[in-house]
Amino acid sequence: MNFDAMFLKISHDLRKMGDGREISNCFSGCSTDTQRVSFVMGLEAVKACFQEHLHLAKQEISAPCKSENLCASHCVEGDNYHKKKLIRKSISSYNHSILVGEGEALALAYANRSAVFYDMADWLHSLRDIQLAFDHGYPRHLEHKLRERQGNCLLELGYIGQSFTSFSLQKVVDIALKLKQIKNKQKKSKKLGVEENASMSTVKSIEQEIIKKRRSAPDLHHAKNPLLPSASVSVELMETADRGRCLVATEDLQIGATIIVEKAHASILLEEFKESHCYHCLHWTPGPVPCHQCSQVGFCTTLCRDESWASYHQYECGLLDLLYRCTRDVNTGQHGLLALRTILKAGRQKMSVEQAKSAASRSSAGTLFDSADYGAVYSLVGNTAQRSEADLFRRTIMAVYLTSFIQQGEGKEPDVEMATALLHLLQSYPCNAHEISHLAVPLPSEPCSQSQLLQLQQVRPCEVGAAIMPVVSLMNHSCNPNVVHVSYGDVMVVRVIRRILQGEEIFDNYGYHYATHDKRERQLKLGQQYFFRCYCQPCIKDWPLYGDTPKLDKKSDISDALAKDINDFKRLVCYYPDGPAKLEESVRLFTGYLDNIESDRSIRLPVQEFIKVQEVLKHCFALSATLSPHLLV
Ligand SMILES: C[S@@+](CC[C@H](N)C(=O)[O-])C[C@H]1O[C@@H](n2cnc3c(N)ncnc32)[C@H](O)[C@@H]1O
Repeated sequence: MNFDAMFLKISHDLRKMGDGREISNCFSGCSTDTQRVSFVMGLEAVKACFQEHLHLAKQEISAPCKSENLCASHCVEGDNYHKKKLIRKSISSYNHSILVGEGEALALAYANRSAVFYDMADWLHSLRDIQLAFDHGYPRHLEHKLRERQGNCLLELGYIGQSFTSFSLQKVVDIALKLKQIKNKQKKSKKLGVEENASMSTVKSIEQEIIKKRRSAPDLHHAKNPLLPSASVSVELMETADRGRCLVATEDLQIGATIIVEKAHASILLEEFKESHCYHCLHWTPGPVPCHQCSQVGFCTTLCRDESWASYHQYECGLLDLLYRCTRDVNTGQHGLLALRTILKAGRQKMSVEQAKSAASRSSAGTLFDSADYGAVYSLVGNTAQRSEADLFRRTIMAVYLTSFIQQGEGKEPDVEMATALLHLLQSYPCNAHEISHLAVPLPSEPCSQSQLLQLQQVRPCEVGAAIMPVVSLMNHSCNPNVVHVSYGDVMVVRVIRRILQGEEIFDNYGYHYATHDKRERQLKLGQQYFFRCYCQPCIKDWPLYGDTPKLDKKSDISDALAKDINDFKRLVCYYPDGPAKLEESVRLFTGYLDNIESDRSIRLPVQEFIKVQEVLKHCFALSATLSPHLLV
């Protein structure tokens, strides 16, 4: 049963008992979240419904998570696909095998998956899987085959000395005879900057290399703001009378400047990406490693697995399929999971609701506002006063439900404090949480071609998860924003897309842009979800939608050159995987256009060309960020 069905049942039972009106009166008399939670926890209809549901859930949870048999059968499936050279299918079967695997079967599955990565010339993943196979007790009598593959991977990566320790004596002699080949490899190792004395003998050291190869978030364009460590010194936190807190520029900001780089305080991965993306950092991974206990999640590295376990996964391990199932198709579902994740992580900061409240009350201008602090998250607005009683009742039921769910194994009554903290976040997250999207791109062809060309038509944004980034959430909305954000895994980067003068406010866009949504729809949606009326320039001056926006007719020199540059950009977007360098050229080109249009006093905005270039620039930023090579073929 999902949450919606349960909520309907509770409402129905309350009506049947005839005390609906009385309950409604009592609930609306509650003035704090603690009172709301305590009241709902005392309702018999709620207890009965949860008990029935949790009883069923318990039975499912006791089902075994790991299975050597299942692991072996998926592995055979993988072997068959591999023999037929169906690379993606074979990796997918091995991934299934590894997620449910244990014992020797797991070691064999790692070893077999390493062979596919080897064929794909993905030396690092192959090497990591070989090491994991050894660590999980790969049979000694088969070891020589794996050692040879390990040596070849090390050789390919330029670790020549170390590769010798994996080869048999005969193979070393063979290699020594191929001096020419080795010299080439040495040149390659210099080119790659690989230090011959660096060690690649542990899973962790190999994984550090895997992480290094990813696109990493750019640096802030200036030094960090000591009071707002995820933002640069050119940004400060201020209070306004009508819009609450906001971010303001302390100096003129150029288009393209990176002003915020924020690691998620907490994040969740959407269910459909469980097998392709890291459950912890949200990066795509070709070969996930499993949780030690459950078979429900995969991680890009054992580093992410261990961090996740220490931070929150130990509390929800084994419950995840059920949690996903219960919150599926519910509009608060994602926020429910994200709120739960935040609370589980906050448990480590050992912060009570009272302490969080007092930390939150200090999170204003002139004090430290650190993304890693639970107090920063707790301070985000929830618009409680504007919410209807029905809305609050539903969120309270969800908070109590999630608390009961997570505490069910402990045989205790649900904890009021935890449910209260959840209720607080369930109100603030719809106004503050961010979607994490990466551009989905085609998988590299099989085997992987290093210089594959990517065309613009082949990419599209793909929502892989949700996250809470307290500093990014300090930005208010404008229908004509001056920044855009893109994600590097679970790190959000905010870049300027319109010139911002010193003292001006930095405005994000909450999904309703003047060029794509008409004013009536924007105001309606912003009012419903964020509880404010927008008074930005496009709203006050009734700017038209893109199609009705004037063109730069009298400046045909600009518009002709621009049309040509945009066409060229569309044809040749980026090289995979060395796109970012090429993209920087495009960023400079299109930033120049925006600058010219903005500084030309004879041009009155809005004009179509400006909107178009901004879109292309946003695309450049997204293409330089994390890509998810999946889904599209
Ligand atoms: C993501 S938060 C922005 C930061 C918030 N002002 C604060 O004090 O923490 C979103 C909330 O800020 C307020 N807000 C955002 N943009 C606004 C705007 N243009 N005008 C008025 N209020 C706005 C609304 O209350 C909205 O629910």
